[in-house]
Amino acid sequence: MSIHVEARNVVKRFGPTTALNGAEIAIAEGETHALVGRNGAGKSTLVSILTGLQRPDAGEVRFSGEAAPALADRDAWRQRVACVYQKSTIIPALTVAENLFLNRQSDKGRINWRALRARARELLDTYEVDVDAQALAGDLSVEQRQLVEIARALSFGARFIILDEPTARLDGPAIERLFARMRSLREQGVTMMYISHHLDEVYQICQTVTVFRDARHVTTRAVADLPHDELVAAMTGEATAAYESRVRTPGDRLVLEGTGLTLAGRYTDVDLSVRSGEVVGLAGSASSGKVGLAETLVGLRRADTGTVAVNGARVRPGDVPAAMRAGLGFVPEDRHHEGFVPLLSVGENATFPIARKLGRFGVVSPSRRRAKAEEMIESLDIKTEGPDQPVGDLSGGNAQKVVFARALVDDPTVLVVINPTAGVDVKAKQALLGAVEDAVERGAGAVVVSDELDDLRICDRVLVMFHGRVVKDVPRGWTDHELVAVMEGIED
Ligand SMILES: Nc1ncnc2c1ncn2[C@@H]1O[C@H](COP(=O)(O)OP(=O)(O)OP(=O)(O)O)[C@@H](O)[C@H]1O
Repeated sequence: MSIHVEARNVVKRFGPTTALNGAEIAIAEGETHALVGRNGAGKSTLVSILTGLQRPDAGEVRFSGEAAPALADRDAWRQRVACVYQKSTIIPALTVAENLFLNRQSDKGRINWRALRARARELLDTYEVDVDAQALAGDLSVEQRQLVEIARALSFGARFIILDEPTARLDGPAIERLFARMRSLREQGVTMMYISHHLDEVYQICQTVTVFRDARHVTTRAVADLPHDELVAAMTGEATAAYESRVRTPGDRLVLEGTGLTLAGRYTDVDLSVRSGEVVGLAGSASSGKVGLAETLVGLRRADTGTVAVNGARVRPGDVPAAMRAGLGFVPEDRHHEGFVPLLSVGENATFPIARKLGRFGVVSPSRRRAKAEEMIESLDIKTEGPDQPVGDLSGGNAQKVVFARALVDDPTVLVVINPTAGVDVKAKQALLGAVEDAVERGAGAVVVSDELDDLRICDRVLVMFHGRVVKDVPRGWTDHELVAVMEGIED
């Protein structure tokens, strides 16, 4: 089979960090090729080089045996490669049709809106994307947005699509639909590179896998011939046992109570309580209301009715600083919006909640902040040049760990984490779940909201939500099949 996409001997440095150090990949025509590696291994950097967004310091990229176009020739790149990122490249304030066509008006004159809409509808039909061309892109679901991005890529003529952690914000049924579409694209001869920290997905959808470790290529193998533990060992450089959740007995003290909570269109009449030393899970599909409920607990949303109390004291609704003062620590769903400030340093982001405690009269002593930040970097194994590096420069998974550090740094009474391990590698995932269990052992209560069954396994019980209501309180010991059946509303 001929090689469709190739990177040879690629070197890329950012200041003192070498993100790629002679890295290589060769992707055969028509295959779905996984790229895996620990957080900071260099995957996203390779994507930016394969899509022509960054120039390598050394090495080369070839498409179908030919040298890559000049960096400035964006059209030539668009015809060769497209990437569907976790973060959208679609402009929310424009319609779907405008997003599909506005940047490629061939004639410079007036825009013919009717023709533009008709072309958009035709394109969406061709790729079987069931989305209204006139809908505002900002109103689309994550799933619909990805489909529009794939259609846009194909319409430029690209036969190579990179999917960078596409399932990170999709629920189970949406992931199945994405996979069905990827299989059909493959049948049509489209080559794909698939980046994910969910190794089970690699086994489901990919034929070949390349592993990067510490900025280098480690191995490329047929997925069918590579046992799971060998794959993990290639990524981490050592054998890694599966995470074992700890057994504990929750205390009697209620640390968090939500009573009669209703938010129109999201959730209805929810009661929830968490005890000291207890981990309570919230599970359900994308429309279940679980994320909206968790966001209400931490003050990111305000319920229409009902109350939230921490340690028996009511918390002012819809007020994040008040929730933090009351003792809540949280990891939000969207780290890019609510999680961190990219231009501030790792140290500033990680120690933000204790700023008022670190120094007298609200002035933070830099040395104490630094010491605390270094402690968090060490305990969560954050790959960074140090506390002064801006978080915006970290790899995705390492930025998530900084968000986690912020949630933990003030010894919260209640920890609320939403999709806590999104984007983090197998080993880091264990460190983060361990950090939740440590906090709970110290007497905190925790709420874990997740689409990942692995995250929910550390819970003492899981509240399953369906269309805005809690439908079942499932104690520890469930099987995947049982929990998924309740989540999908097939069993009560
Ligand atoms: N613009 C930048 N400035 C400084 N360092 C950077 C920049 N972009 C990436 N890096 C560094 O390069 C290294 C590789 O990062 P990269 O984002 O490619 O990792 P990754 O494999 O995609 O990780 P993840 O799984 O966490 O997404 C990291 O140490 C990161 O901090």
